Amino acid sequence: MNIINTIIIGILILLIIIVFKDLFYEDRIKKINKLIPGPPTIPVFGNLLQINSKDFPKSVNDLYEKYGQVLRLRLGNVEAVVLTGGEVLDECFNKKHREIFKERYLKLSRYLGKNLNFISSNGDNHYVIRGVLASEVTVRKLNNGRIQSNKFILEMLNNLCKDNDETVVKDVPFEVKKLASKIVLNFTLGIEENEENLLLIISRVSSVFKAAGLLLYSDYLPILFPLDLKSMAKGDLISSYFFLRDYFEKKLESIKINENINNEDKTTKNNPLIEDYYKKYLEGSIHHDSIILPILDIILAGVDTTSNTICFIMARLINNPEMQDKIYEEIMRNDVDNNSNNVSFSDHLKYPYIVSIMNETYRYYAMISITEPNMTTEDVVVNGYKIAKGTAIIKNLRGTHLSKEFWGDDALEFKPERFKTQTLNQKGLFHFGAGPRGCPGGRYTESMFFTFMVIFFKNFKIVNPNDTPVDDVGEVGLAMQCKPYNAIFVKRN
Ligand code: HEM
Repeated sequence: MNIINTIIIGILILLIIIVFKDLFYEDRIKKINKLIPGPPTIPVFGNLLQINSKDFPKSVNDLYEKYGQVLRLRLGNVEAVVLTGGEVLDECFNKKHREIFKERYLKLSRYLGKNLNFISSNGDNHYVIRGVLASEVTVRKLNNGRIQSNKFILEMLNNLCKDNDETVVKDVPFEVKKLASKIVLNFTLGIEENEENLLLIISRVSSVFKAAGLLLYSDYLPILFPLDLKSMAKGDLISSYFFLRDYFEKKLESIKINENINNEDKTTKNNPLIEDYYKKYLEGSIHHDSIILPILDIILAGVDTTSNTICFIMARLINNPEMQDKIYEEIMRNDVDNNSNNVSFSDHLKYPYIVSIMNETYRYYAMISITEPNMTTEDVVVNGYKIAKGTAIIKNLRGTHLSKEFWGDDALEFKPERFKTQTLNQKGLFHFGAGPRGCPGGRYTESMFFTFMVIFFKNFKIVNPNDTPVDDVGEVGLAMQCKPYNAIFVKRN
């Protein structure tokens, strides 16, 4: 009994010390950041309990609306600042302070990639990994069909519709995910999986992406780990990640990478990306785990984002057939030689309407609502507020894309014509994040998205089989998740 009493008293004393420390002691970061506007904090938890763990992006955005473009949050024992709006994001990530915001701050519970994958590594390792991907998705290579999206898109349409004039396609998002997986598996590993394995991969990728969008309390206060167990188990985050890692590791063994790749002419060959990582490993520039872990990140990051983007715009176009007609007219104007199925990414300059639809899709559906944090490596003044070195920075991309403050009163309407010039990478759009840790898959996405739009809408109209409009609101995940819907693909003559 005495021992139990002593333990209880010990715990109570410890708690009192922690609360008092939090109330009366300020470390350097807290001293500097406390002048930044933000909601009041409570001891130990800070603002953690004011965040809805199931919709972290919405909580963050509600707070931006109350406290402004530079907003301080204390999440457990982590000092964080949320940045919203093109000007502050540009200032920090693209222009003045680029270097200070370069490091990724990856939280404990998602530290699965051993600091050797794409998303969590910093420094030289990251530089090499990123360089390999960047050199395979140059505009020139994409114009020359580097990711072979045309082939896979046509194959999907032929398989689904055969010779039928009208085909009811069940669960369009699932078909598009299959397409995105095939393209990215071919690009990274040079493999084509059978239907059964594809299903496995897609469901595991979706699990990781859905679960990774939830707030994990222990990322900010490790003692709260038990609170996360339920949501992690429900979302299968850890088991799905390890499943995929093991699956691709086995593929690495069976691929038996050609040891002579050093001597091959890379300018003419579309070798799978894994060969490039393997080559870097042989040269000694990356660790052995950095052959497969970046590939896993690329597959994870590439499948869910691109497929959900396409599914959301398809849903929107089903509900707005007049937009489909405008797309078709534009394709017909360009298709004098009837060769649109050979469309190349370079053709996008001739398709201003499709490009404006793509831009508005990126803006309106804001696929990645908030980013994994970056960490400041020096003190820095942003928009008049000093942010301390060591602060976790969260980019509020959804708020940046959908706030009336930046886009005017019609911010919540889908209006492709709001873009006056028809180029990709419009000012104010941050769908691929920003700066040195911005998305390295941007051009890959644009190339696939553009070719899909031209090939699909040249050959088909997409029609709602039901009376109620298709739901294009989606669910929160690391990327917004489009809900399943059916559609009729009607062949154009
Ligand atoms: C619609 C499609 C996509 C969207 C909206 C998207 C968006 C993003 C965003 C917002 C980030 C975080 C950037 C930041 O912190 O500033 C990111 C990171 C990343 N994306 Fe994408 N992405 C897409 C497609 C792709 C594709 C196709 C690939 C691969 C081929 C890819 C690979 C990655 C990787 C590896 C990272 C981590 C980069 C790092 O930490 O340095 N993404 N993406």
